[in-house]
Amino acid sequence: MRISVIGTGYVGLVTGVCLAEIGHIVTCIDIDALKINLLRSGKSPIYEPGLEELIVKNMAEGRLHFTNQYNEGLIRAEVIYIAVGTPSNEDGTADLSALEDAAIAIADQISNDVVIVTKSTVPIGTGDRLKAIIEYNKSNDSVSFEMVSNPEFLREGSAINDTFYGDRIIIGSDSVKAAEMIEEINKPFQIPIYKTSIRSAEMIKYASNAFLATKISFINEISNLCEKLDADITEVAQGMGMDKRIGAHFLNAGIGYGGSCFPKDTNALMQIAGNANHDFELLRSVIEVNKKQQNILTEKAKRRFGSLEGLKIAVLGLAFKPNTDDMREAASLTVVTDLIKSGAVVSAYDPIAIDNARKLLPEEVEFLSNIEDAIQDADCVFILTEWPEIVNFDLELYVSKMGKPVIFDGRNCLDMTKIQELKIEYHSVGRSSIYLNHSYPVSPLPFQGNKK
Ligand SMILES: NC(=O)c1ccc[n+]([C@@H]2O[C@H](COP(=O)([O-])OP(=O)(O)OC[C@H]3O[C@@H](n4cnc5c(N)ncnc54)[C@H](O)[C@@H]3O)[C@@H](O)[C@H]2O)c1
Ligand SMILES: O=c1ccn([C@@H]2O[C@H](COP(=O)(O)OP(=O)(O)O[C@H]3O[C@H](CO)[C@@H](O)[C@H](O)[C@H]3O)[C@@H](O)[C@H]2O)c(=O)[nH]1
Repeated sequence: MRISVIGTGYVGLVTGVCLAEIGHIVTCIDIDALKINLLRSGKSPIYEPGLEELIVKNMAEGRLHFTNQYNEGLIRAEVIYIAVGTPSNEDGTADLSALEDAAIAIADQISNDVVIVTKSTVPIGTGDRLKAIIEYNKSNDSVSFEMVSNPEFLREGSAINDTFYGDRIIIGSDSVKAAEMIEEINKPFQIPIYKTSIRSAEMIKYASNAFLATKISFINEISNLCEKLDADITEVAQGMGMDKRIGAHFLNAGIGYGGSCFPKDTNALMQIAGNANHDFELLRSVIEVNKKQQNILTEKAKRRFGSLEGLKIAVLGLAFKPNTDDMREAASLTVVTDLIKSGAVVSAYDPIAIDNARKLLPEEVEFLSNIEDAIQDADCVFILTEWPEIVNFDLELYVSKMGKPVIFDGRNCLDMTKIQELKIEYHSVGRSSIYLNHSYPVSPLPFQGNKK
């Protein structure tokens, strides 16, 4: 099948490359000429494991092309995927301007019948809106088109794997023929396909992200309670997750969710609900809990040291999660900015995201190119991203580089037994702190009175 993909960000590029890998002829279009030039030279503009190798391979085999010209990119396309960004407006609603630009460009260029697929995450009803825009602006009256919603569920850092081994593919369309065509395209992935209406497909995407965000905020609240009641969140999450109705995934407590999707999509769904005169109270709490959760490490450090003024703090991990260079809504943006405001002297390290982080973090931050240099003579360490390199870092080096290390682990990713052996002071999330020369703080149970 001849396929065009509009937008070569995380979703568009991965979609285009994977569709080429299963045999389709794909042209990726982006208005960013620099990105297109980079891609034409076989380089990926984003860090995503395995992606660059597949770009090079599929270009060499003649199935993958890149252009910044719509007229060139849409020629003879049988299917057009739209995968441009839908970032947040200031009020939290989704900014659909890139999507509408793409729709107008499609309307201007299509010269044969085509199926138009929305991959971007869009408010419910957007498919209908795009259809009207394209119909109205179509330059060739004899051409007909059908709309499909095919939301994307990949995670950054494992995007290729998720595309090949995802749990489901949602195909929303009011046209049986168009839905069957998209089903046919996706067949080689051998992933269960579920067909719905366009509006249901659009809602499935928001509902899935909101549900996952809810799971994270819920476990984070339980972890805050665990700290007060001397229970261990790792054991609690494990025990909960053994119930198949709950499921073991997305129960990792920490400093909250970040990234380009959960914060943006939960806010957008709040607005979508509001516009439908529905007050989504549960989701509002999920968002609030997440905001509070990003501060817990800094608060712990303030309680521990009294003041952070002049304290040398090494921050390890800046990306919103491991295996990505994406800094969008990363917890590090809040945490590091707060540390600097509180007078701390911050050194920072991330294996991949430093270039992106430098543009977003306060200029006072010193960026180092390895963990050893970042922690040298630091008073304490903040772990914000559980990169394998940070998880597997030799704990004895904290002792030799810092003397009396104090570690605040926002991802519960270090080995507690080894930490205890090395007598490192360690504060994590939802678990008792390990204090050198201190006993564990145990909160007393509230007085129950003389109830029978
Ligand atoms: N990043 C993810 O993990 C992820 C996962 C699932 C769904 N989504 C959704 O997919 C969509 C895309 O997300 P992303 O992270 O890939 O975005 P991104 O910002 O990484 O990439 C968007 C790309 O679109 C290009 N673009 C903008 N306007 C254009 C136009 N008019 N014509 C052609 N190209 C244009 C930009 O130059 C950019 O390269 C969003 O709606 C997002 O919510 C993202
Ligand atoms: O148990 C968990 C799981 C995740 N997170 C955090 O949640 C955020 C998002 O993580 P993840 O979902 O792995 O990454 P994304 O790449 O943002 O992927 C989410 O957002 C995408 C964009 O919509 C969807 O396609 C994916 O299905 C959805 O998982 C990160 O900050 C994680 O640290 C936790 O704190 N605890």
